Amino acid sequence: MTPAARVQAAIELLDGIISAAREGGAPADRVVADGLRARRYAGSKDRRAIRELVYGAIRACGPVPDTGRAAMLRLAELQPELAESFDGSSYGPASIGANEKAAQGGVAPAWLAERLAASDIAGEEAEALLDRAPLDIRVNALKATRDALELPVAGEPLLAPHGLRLPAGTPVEGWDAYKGGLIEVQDGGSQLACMAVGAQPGETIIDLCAGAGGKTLALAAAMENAGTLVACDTNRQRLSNLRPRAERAGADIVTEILLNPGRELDALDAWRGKADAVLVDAPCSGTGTWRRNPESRWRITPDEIERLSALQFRLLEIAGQLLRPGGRLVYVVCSLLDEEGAALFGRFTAACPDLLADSPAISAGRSRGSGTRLTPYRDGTDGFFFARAAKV
Ligand SMILES: C[S@@+](CC[C@H](N)C(=O)[O-])C[C@H]1O[C@@H](n2cnc3c(N)ncnc32)[C@H](O)[C@@H]1O
Repeated sequence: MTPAARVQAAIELLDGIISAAREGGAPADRVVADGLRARRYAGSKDRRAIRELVYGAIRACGPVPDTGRAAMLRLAELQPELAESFDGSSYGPASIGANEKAAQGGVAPAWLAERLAASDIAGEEAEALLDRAPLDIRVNALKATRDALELPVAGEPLLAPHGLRLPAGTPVEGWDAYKGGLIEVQDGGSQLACMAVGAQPGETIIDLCAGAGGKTLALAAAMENAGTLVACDTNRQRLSNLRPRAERAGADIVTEILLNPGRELDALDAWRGKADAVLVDAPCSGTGTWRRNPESRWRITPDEIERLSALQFRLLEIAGQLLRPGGRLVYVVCSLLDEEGAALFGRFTAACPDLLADSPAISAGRSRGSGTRLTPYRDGTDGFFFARAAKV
């Protein structure tokens, strides 16, 4: 493909991503994967170049652009050599019109950038939300140790004791260590947040929003595969992905429970007042994960944040009911908005006199309210807020 044809292909994919973002359709990575599969003539170098252009353009536009072409013109403002590809050639984009406007830059739609700024995420802190994410793995302590494990590519040790950082795009899924469950892909910040649970062997721990089990597996390793680990979610598909991962990791203590949204406690009655710890890795706006999903900032709405905050609060209330006296509640969100993080947790503990905020002994990140904040800019991790409370 010519450079111009690659740019045109990227513009077409961007059009699909923009419509999907507006209509709540498929995420960008799926639109890109499907779009590239349909372009059989594109070789591996073309695909890489097109992907690079698409994600470069997504990162370059703050608000959702009107068209893929406007998004690409915005990228051309930052990479002027790209303008040469607008040459009107047969497979390339039409020449740039005299008054043609590029899409607007910025970190996010204005309203969202303002809310981040109100949570002290502005300037370089905000820009770093759109950096390219590295690839972090966690060495599964049930099967290996970070010091002794030999991998095809040596990783850089992370602050999290089992974490290693590899260059982005390292094909770990093909490695024997991955297939054998010796390593899992997990952001270093996520690994640190799991440590806040202080999971011990023999305990009863509930992972209330387990998804496909990223944090569940880290908890199983911390528990040395001894005790009871209940992994819950309302999403059947995500939860069903946990079982093969747990088997690969050798985590035998995990029991999955599918929850009914709005009636979560129905399936958890047996655990009321019994848990040593409950992890609430709550659904959130994901403002801390834009490095991986930069187009997700085009999907968030004020209404959605309000809906999520209400759900987060309710999940914390449920967690409080599952804890035994002296048990630990750990709240985690991969958002940097205080309304989902420090402010929400403060509001919750203020409303629940039987839950007292305490600090997990982890020397990472910075205090935010009664919890801890990790950011891409300062910690090189995804953005997280996590906090802990003890049941009296
Ligand atoms: C941040 S994700 C969890 C990620 C997972 N813990 C991990 O480390 O990979 C939040 C999860 O909450 C789930 N969820 C949404 N509503 C829920 C509810 N009412 N009860 C329990 N889980 C819920 C979502 O399906 C999603 O899987």
